[in-house]
Parts: sequence; C-alpha cells; structure tokens
Amino acid sequence: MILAEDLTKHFDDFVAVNGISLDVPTGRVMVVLGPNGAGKTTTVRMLTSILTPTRGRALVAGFDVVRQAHEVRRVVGVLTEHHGLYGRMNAHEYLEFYGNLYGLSSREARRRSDALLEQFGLASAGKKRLGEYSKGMRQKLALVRALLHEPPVLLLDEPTSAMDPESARMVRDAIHTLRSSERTILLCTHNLLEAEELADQVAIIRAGRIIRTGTPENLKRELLGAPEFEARLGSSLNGWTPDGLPEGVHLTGQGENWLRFGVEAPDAANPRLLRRLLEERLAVVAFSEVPRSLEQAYLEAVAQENRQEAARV
Ligand SMILES: Nc1ncnc2c1ncn2[C@@H]1O[C@H](COP(=O)(O)OP(=O)(O)OP(=O)(O)O)[C@@H](O)[C@H]1O
Repeated sequence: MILAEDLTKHFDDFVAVNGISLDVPTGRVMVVLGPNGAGKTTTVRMLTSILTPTRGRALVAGFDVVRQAHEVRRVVGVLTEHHGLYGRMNAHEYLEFYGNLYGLSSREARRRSDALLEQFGLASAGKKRLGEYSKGMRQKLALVRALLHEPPVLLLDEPTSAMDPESARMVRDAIHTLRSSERTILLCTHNLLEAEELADQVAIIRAGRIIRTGTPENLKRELLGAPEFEARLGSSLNGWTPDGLPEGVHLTGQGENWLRFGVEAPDAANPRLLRRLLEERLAVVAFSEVPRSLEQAYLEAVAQENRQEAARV
C-alpha cells in the first residue's frame, strides 16, 4: 500500500534522505524512528507529494507520488508538524472547508466532523476560534482533519507529541481501530512506548538512511542478543550453582532465590531447562521472560552506527 524505492531528497548539496526503500502492506503500521534531523518528516513529505524526490520513486495506494500527486492527496490523511490551521475559523468552519476540498458535501462533512470531534474530546470546542486552541487541541484537530475523508492510508508525523496522556491514549486507541479496519499507517514518533505498542514493523532512520528494519521482536533479538529468562524459587538456593545446563543455555545471573539464563532457542531449550531445574528439586514458583524494550534496541542501533561512523573518521 505504501511502497518506496531508493527515495532520496537533496536540499542543494545537503542529502536529507538517502535511498530509502519501504514496503508497508495494507492494514499494517510502520513506525519510523530516528534522531532529530534524520529525515523522517522529509520522507513523509515526499510520500504525500508535498516535496518532489530528487531520486527514486514511491507509490501510495498504487499512485505515483510525482506523476499522480492529485490522486495521492485524495487517498492519504496527513498529520504533519506544521498543521496550517486558520486562526480565525472555528473547528466546524475549518472542517467543512477541508471536507469540501475532499469532495464531501457540507452535510456529510458536518456529520463526520461531529463524530470525530466527539471521539477526540473536542466537541465542546467546536465553536472556538482555532487561534485560541492549545497546542494539544491543535494537534487533535489536525488529526480529525486527516481522518475526515476516511482515507485508506495515514501518514502521521509525531501525532501525540503535544498531547496530554489521556488524549494520547485516545489517539493510540484510534490507531488500533484504524489498523483493524485495514488502514495502512506510517507513523513517525520519538515515543518508544508508543512505537512498541503500535508497530507491526519498525524502520530506524539515521542521517537519511534506514539503518535497521524489522518487527520490534526481531530488532530486540538482533540488537540485544538472546532473550533472558528468570526462574523464581520458593526457597533458597543454598549455594547450589547450575551445571549441566542444556545446549544453548547459559547462566547470566543469580541471587538467593532466583536464577537468570540466556536462552538461544527458547522453544527447544526451555522445556529441557525446566526439567533440569526440577531434577535438582528446586521449587520453581515462576518462570518468565525478562522484559526488554524497543527503547533499548533503538538506542543500541543508533549507538552502533555512531561507533562505526567514529571508526571511519
Ligand atoms: N526545506 C529544507 N531546506 C533545507 N534543509 C532541510 C529542509 N527541510 C529539511 N531539511 C533538513 O533535512 C534534514 C532532515 O530533516 P527532517 O525534518 O526530515 O528530520 P526529522 O527526522 O523529521 O527530524 P525531527 O525528529 O527533529 O522532526 C535536517 O537536517 C533538516 O535541517
């Protein structure tokens, strides 16, 4: 549904985006992560036909972002950092104006905007001038605008950055619902918990290039190594140290009543590991994976790149 090949953007001599390729199938959420200035917004702008790529091509819902810019604008809902709201209008007027631009009748625009304003807690602010909106309210209204024409593709650049926790929750819930109704979503965020919750796929961009891509689980595995499992015991270990552990399992830590293991292939090794612990008559009261975050994996990916770059100069 979103397909980019070798997408590149130069601003004079500066290369902001350098050969990005992406493939986001229908009904999936691709989260784009990256440091400030990495090229995320520039990528979104090319995918929405706002900027013309210097090289490469992109198709959104089958439409070419350069040759079919008009069609692309019709099938995408965009939320960018600069919302371009008209300060003198109120929300109803603004959404009717945009609804008409998208080809909706005023009545239909009003019906949809009332439902969306209600959904995002803006119903009581419908008559307030947009110049008087707070930052978070502006961001919510920009999202309402992006959803107004029920587009199959959504490109959301930091959609919750200015929102209070309750509003951000509403937006994440809305993204879950949109995903399950087969919308295709590309989301840029610096909020790694948000990314972890929503992403089917993650692309990490640094200095205009994709440095890693994969599911959150695969990225954790690739960047942080084998998962760890912890066995909690109902009694003290009394100085016992594990030996004869199954292949692919190694001890990574231990305390008075707990043991931690790195496990290369959990499906095969964990049953054997548990049998081994029971053979020793250890009272295992809980056995669980030690949680690892996408944040850890992201920081590791960027740190690895920074080290490689430092080694090159
Ligand atoms: N119109 C422009 N002219 C010149 N340089 C630009 C222009 N737009 C963006 N850039 C540069 O391109 C690079 C990428 O910017 P971009 O806004 O895409 O980054 P980003 O990943 O979205 O960053 P952030 O996380 O801070 O929002 C930056 O170095 C920026 O200064």
